[in-house]
Amino acid sequence: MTKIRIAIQKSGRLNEDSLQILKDCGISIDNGKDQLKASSRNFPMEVFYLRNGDIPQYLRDGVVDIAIIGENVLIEKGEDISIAEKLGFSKCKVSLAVPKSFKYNSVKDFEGKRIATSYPNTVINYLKDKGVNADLHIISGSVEIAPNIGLADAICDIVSSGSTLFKNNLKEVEVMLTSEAVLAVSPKISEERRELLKKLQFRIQSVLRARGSKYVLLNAPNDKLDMVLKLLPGMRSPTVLPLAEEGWSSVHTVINKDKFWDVIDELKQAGAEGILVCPIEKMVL
Ligand SMILES: Nc1ncnc2c1ncn2[C@@H]1O[C@H](COP(=O)(O)OP(=O)(O)OP(=O)(O)O)[C@@H](O)[C@H]1O
Ligand SMILES: O=P(O)(O)OC[C@H]1O[C@H](OP(=O)(O)OP(=O)(O)O)[C@H](O)[C@@H]1O
Ligand SMILES: [Mg+2]
Repeated sequence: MTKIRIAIQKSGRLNEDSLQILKDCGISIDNGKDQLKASSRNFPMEVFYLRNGDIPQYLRDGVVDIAIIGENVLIEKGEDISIAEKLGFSKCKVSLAVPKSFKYNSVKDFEGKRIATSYPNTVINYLKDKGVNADLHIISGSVEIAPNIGLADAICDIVSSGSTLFKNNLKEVEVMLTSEAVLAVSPKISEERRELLKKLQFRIQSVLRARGSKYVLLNAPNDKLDMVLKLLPGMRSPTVLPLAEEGWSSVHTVINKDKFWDVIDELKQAGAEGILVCPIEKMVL
């Protein structure tokens, strides 16, 4: 039987969320620690546990068909590799930062400066575009320490909360790109495996849709229903069912999880009671 071969990060920030999204897609993986390869019991899939930074090359060579990887790594090393889905986790930026004491005006200030980074292509392309020449020092980790030990004048690295920059007395001055985990596809994927990819994408899309939504149930007196319904957009339109108690209805709907807190007060004022908000496991349109 043909199986689709997926690469995920062996250990690190993407590992857990990558396994979780496969699990939420109903794909069980025998996940013995320290394994390099594992099979799924209920989906034609083989999982390869690899270093994030090595994955673009494996995709390019067709050793794996698809991968869950940071978009930033594809921009750095895999411009030729396509993205099938954005996955919504591991959101971060790749930014240029300088010591807090540096009086920064514009990107021209990087002219002739020493920049420490693990993302040389990203920096070179960004600066070339702006007509700036800098001197790159390529290091593979702990980049933020470089200015403090005299290795560089500036750095380019991943920024999320900004606390690593803060701890190292640095400030972010240019955001070069924003990134999240993505499902990337090998240019060498076969037609047969592309069919399996379509099945996986269908599942991923219903999982991601569900993650962004909540199922809301509430009770409202019938004379206030119009007001309550106006506040609630549904997938098609809200479901209204009569309660056993006369003059009352139960309203069911799906709502964007971020929008819920915006309308909760208005719902209560409009007469809604007994509001329940429930997670949704899968959402198929
Ligand atoms: N602080 C962060 N917040 C959010 N996402 C991040 C953060 N740091 C890294 N990421 C994302 O997670 C990915 C993996 O980061 P991680 O530090 O685990 O691996 P790595 O050391 O870059 O890679 P490798 O697996 O090759 O050792 C990054 O490429 C980026 O997309
Ligand atoms: O803005 P923040 O929230 O502080 O996150 C940014 C830091 O996170 C990443 O490092 P990580 O913790 O993955 O360590 P690593 O250098 O060992 O990969 C990245 O390389 C930054 O150093
Ligand atoms: Mg890291």
